[in-house]
Amino acid sequence: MGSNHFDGDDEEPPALVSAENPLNLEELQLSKAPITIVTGYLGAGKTTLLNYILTEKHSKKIAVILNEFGNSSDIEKSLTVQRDGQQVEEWLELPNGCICCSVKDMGVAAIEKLMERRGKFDYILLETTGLADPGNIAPMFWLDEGLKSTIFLDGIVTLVDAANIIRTLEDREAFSKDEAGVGMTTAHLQISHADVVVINKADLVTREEIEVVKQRVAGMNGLARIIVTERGKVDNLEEWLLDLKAYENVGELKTAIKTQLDETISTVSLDLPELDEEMLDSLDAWIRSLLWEVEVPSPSKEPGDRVLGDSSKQPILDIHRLKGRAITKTGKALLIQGVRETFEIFDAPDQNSAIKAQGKLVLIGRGLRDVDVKESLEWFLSRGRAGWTRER
Ligand SMILES: Nc1nc2c(ncn2[C@@H]2O[C@H](COP(=O)(O)OP(=O)(O)OP(=O)(O)O)[C@@H](O)[C@H]2O)c(=O)[nH]1
Ligand SMILES: [Zn+2]
Repeated sequence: MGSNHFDGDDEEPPALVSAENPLNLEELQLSKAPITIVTGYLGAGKTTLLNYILTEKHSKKIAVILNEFGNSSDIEKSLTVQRDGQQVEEWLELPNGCICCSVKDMGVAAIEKLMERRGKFDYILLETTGLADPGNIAPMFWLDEGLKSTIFLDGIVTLVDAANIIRTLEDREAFSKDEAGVGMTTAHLQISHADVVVINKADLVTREEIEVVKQRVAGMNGLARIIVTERGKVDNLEEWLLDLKAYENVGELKTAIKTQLDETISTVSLDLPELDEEMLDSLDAWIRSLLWEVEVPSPSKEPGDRVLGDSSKQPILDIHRLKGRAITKTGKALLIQGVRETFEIFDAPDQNSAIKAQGKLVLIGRGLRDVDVKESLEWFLSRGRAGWTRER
């Protein structure tokens, strides 16, 4: 196969929306291309999966961005810093209309540049390096959602190597330690942020072993949907890899937790009562307390006290992912989305179906098993606005 080379310079002017002829918001949203971030530990099968997609027959025009030439672990940096047009891009056009690209130091700007050739692409898949922490990458796309951006984050897919993942999760040597000495592996981070987990290399293990891996993954991330593959062969691409809308909707919020097998990462699902204005403010304040101040408010630990300050014994709470749905007493449905410290509460796009569902808040992260978030939230909501009087 031959490859076409383009230099990084503009060959066509960017398709900007002129001020005289603005698109309306809806049109603009429709014209944005969804980007799926594909993560997974070293050698899990990311490239294999993407190659499979590129060569399969399907009617989608997909742009695949591989990192094969990238230095491991520098994608986080390159996504923000390399905006100087210095990137060397390599392209490969495939017979099925897909395009494959491997770029050293690929940045958001470079991906948007790629989208200047849009019309060609229905979807973009981005392979991160095996050591990348998706928690750093996701918010860049998510927050870059402004009018100018031509791409939006559709979801995070994490591949795990069925034969090696348990060992990887238990390799204490590989745990990176924070100040409090609490650690975890990159694999933990990749699983906790996933919207879909692909358990790959099924051919290398027994059915029983796959079950063990499934349980382990579900115990950590109760929201992620799980699929088992060989050589990344995912039959229904749209269901599993494209059109995930993971940051737009919150799904059914059904958590598939049976037992918590992993000590590090776990999922907690909380029911929310119907909320009035005050309670909604309280919910917002409660989430801020957890995400920004790493505090779990309780009657004995007023907001503002360092609840988890005694780091000798206390676990370090670290919420990686948060999803929820809140129903107001006035009959409105709101959705809650969070990645690390970033979160938003917004009107559910589909009010009719959202309004029928139970209000819920699902938290995925570290240290959750050691604190009673349920009690804390119930108490905090019951206090009303008066419960949050301290200066923030
Ligand atoms: N037996 C088996 N081997 C697989 C499967 N999927 C991928 N492999 C092999 O595993 C190795 C690593 O696959 P890659 O697709 O390069 O993995 P990757 O996640 O892109 O690796 P990095 O980019 O280095 O992190 C290759 O030799 C693949 O051929 C599978 O389902 N079964
Ligand atoms: Zn790869």
